[in-house]
Amino acid sequence: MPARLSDAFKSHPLNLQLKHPDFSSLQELPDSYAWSQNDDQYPSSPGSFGAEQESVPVIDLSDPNALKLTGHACRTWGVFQVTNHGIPSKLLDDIESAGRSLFSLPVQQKLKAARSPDGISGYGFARISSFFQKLMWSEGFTIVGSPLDHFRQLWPQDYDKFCNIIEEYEKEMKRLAGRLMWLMLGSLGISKEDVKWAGPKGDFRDAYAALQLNSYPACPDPDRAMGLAAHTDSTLLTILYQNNTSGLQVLREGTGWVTVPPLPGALVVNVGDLIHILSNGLYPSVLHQAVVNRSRHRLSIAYLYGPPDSVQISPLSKLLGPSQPPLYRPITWNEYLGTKAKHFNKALSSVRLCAPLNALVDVSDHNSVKVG
Ligand SMILES: C=C1C[C@]23C[C@@]1(O)CC[C@H]2[C@@]12CCC[C@@](C)(C(=O)O1)[C@H]2[C@@H]3C(=O)O
Ligand SMILES: O=C(O)CCC(=O)C(=O)O
Ligand SMILES: [Fe+2]
Repeated sequence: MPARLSDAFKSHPLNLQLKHPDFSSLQELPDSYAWSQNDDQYPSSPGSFGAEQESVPVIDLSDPNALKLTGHACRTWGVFQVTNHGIPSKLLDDIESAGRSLFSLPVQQKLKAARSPDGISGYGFARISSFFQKLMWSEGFTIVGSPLDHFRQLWPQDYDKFCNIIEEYEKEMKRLAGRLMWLMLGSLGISKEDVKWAGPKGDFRDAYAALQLNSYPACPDPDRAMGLAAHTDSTLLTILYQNNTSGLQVLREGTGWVTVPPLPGALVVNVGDLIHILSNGLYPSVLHQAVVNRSRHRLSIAYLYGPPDSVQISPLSKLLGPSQPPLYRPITWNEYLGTKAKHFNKALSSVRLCAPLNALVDVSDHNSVKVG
């Protein structure tokens, strides 16, 4: 097994055609980008059952009840927004304008920093594109480790400025992610002694992360296009900043797709597959997608947070008992990413140990979601 995150895809090379269009020059949606109902297996439009749509919880991190509210949001939604999170708004503006600057470069320039088939960092289509016949109306840039080499290619004069923004953003996000981890774990009754890999100070010092910049250009035929197809994140948790344009939707059982509205200054937190495993399915990872719109360019920045390379993630022993057997086998982040690269949305069930005795359908298996 590869030891480092940047090597996670060495044994799963991906030959996505790198013929990126200049989206802004397209007046019509090319057939290769036109999705039909059959191109993914999930409901196609936002759910509208019931008069009022429920909304994704918003948690004020300075609220004394934040722990309880986090637990409730993780159990019932797998996603929530946070306010009073301590990330300076100037830094959010800076990362947004760095993303804007990157994606507005000419295609040929961006391709100088293209992600290699077996690599993790660089410019390209989302990795999950290989599972679909149609292309997604988006471009992405993934950063794992130092972006210096790629940024030198993109901005021969200005790379330093952009490297500093990324470094600062990652530092702040790491701190917030550690805090969110303890809200999630604490709400399950887990303490610092139960998670040795959180390090001597319990600050998840050795945690790893990837930063994903996503760009969704305005689209001439948004109802037939797909920005980013439905998936769960292969992370412990993901912290997502979206600009002031909506597009993120989460699948809510019994309701359908629910839009996560951009709230000024708020950040979205997704429960990822590795928290799903750690919590033995108590906190299910959230299935989400990004849709596009006709007139506005949307940007999002995802901080994909995971454990140190060497750590095997498995259901926490405190959550197990005679009637709560471990549902998932131990797995490292690298190995899980490889499993996702092979099985996509069946990755979680592929690491499952046994079917629950009392249920015919496993609600944690996202492939069992019925098409509406
Ligand atoms: C650590 C990672 C998670 C991710 C694959 C990656 O190596 C870096 C990009 C991440 C991302 C972002 C867009 C959606 C997604 C499914 C994809 O194709 O690339 C996720 C991957 C994931 O969470 O599995
Ligand atoms: O753009 C979005 O809102 C979603 C991005 C996302 O899901 C991801 O980067 O994993
Ligand atoms: Fe995601």
